[in-house]
Amino acid sequence: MTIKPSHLSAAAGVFALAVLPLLPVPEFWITQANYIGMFALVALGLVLLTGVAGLTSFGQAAFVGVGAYATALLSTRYGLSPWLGLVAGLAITVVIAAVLGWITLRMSGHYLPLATIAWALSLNFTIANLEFLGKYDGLLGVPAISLFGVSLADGRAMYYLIWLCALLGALAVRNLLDSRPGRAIRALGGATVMAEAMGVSTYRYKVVIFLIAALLASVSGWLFAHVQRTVNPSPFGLKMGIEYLFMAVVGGASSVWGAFVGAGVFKIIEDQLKELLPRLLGSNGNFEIIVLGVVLVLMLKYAPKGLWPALQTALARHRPARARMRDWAQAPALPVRPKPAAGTVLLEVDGLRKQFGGLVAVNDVSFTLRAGEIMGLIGPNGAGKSTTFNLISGVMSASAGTLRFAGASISGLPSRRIARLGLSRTFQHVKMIPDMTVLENVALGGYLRSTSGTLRAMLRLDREDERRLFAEAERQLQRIGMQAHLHELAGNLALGPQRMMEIARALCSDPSLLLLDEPAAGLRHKEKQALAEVLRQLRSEGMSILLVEHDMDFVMGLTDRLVVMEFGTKLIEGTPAQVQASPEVRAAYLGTEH
Ligand SMILES: Nc1ncnc2c1ncn2[C@@H]1O[C@H](COP(=O)(O)OP(=O)(O)OP(=O)(O)O)[C@@H](O)[C@H]1O
Repeated sequence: MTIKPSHLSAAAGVFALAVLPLLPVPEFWITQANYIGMFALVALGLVLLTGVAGLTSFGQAAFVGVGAYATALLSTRYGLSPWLGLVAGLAITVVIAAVLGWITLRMSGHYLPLATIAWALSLNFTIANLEFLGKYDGLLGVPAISLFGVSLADGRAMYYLIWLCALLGALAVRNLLDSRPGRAIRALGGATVMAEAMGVSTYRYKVVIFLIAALLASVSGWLFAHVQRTVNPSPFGLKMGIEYLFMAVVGGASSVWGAFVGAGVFKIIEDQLKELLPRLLGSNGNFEIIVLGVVLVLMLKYAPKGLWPALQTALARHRPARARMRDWAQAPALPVRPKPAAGTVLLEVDGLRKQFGGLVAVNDVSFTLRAGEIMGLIGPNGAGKSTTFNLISGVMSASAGTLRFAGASISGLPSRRIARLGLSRTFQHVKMIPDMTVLENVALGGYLRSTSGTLRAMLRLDREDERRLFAEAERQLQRIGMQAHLHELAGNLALGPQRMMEIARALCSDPSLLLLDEPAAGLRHKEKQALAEVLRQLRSEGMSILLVEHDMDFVMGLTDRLVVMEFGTKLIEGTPAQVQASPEVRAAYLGTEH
């Protein structure tokens, strides 16, 4: 194994953390470090939920409370080991989070944050009113954790346990984000339609990360109960829920280490302000909240991605960007799907209709596509081409009509189910994850060809599967002449290469039918020629292609057959020569009577 600079800096960081309590550091700072570790665990969950997936939760403190109360109750009332308290807390958290997630995660926009506020308040209120949980007084006399007979009553001893949990949590989240499920999770932030079209159940991943975030918070609560040695409802209320979110946002909600920076900055600033402000202002009150609010607003204005990414950008000026280590050269190829024999019917569109209120965007359209052909769908702007694509790929559901693909009915199926059958697509407006590399974006296309799940990814047991996926992604990028861009961030590419990347991503799913929505738009002349060559090559290998395109030279020189649409209806179907000779088509394009 080669030792990378990142390994060295990680080892130095762990060493510094390990020796800190051995130095004559005042107890106060050890306590601070303990709180920072516990807060960071909760903020880590918010990195996944809010930073990466865009799901804002104000309710994480409630899960901290569940973990804390579970262990406090079992250890004080029933004299059980705190370790059993941990297991019980995690189990209860899973149940509560699964129910809450099931109810709230289908909500979108501002409804989700509002729902998290609602359940944060009600969980806290419930805890504060249950007799057996000590109501507002809580539970006193929580014992210390002991490990192999050694009591962790001392703050310095707890320090090690807290930071072990925090670092393991960070490692697991970091591993997860760099994996097959991680790429699906990273799509939740704004590319769900694309991810679903690649076979991902986005709802499932929302539930998964909601559970992970709740479990991290629950572990933090377990530690908290045994550090404080008492629990009461106030540290698990909405105010704390907002503060956890503050930490994640200030630190950098989309980066794992941002959770630590945010927790550290928050704890230190809050403590200093609590002491300083009453002295300056000459009266008591929670003035620090006002300052923290102002800091948050300034951060959102001047460093919206948080402190950690800003720090990284500053550091990046002094060291070259790191590319992923190319360790997949020897990886065995992924299995390929058997392709239908040339000439067999692959796609049957029959009486397809889509109505948006009073507008009929697609009106009784029927056509058949055979394996091994390139078919073009053309027509003036607004003719209904993209809508037809969305209906075929399951991104929208049809108002009427039937769709059959590879011998099976796909009418009414969601796009991820249709993807499973071997249909893959690109989008008129490129859909990608801009802060992932080109290679990673393309690897998302191979989602259905690999099986590594969340747990395997967190434990880093998925490397062989990942190597196979990356080898395939690289092969597809080479196929379309993009090997020079493997490690570039997708968001930094020009429009033309972004479109090519989408094609490579679609190819990475090993489809039998490729749906390309305006693949040549934004490409330069040479790029268009190269694309046409790639598509011809694909056809010669047995691929079937349906494409929407406005560039008539491109379409006429490439396709075997064309369907022309106008005002939602099919005007004519035929070979490029037949279509070019049609007076109706000329009229449709030139806007004259026919
Ligand atoms: N989600 C929607 N809600 C309402 N109307 C829509 C929706 N999507 C498309 N339309 C309308 O349906 C009609 C067909 O649109 P569509 O995008 O399918 O056409 P197109 O042939 O792909 O056009 P272009 O070549 O400009 O992309 C248009 O009038 C459009 O405004």
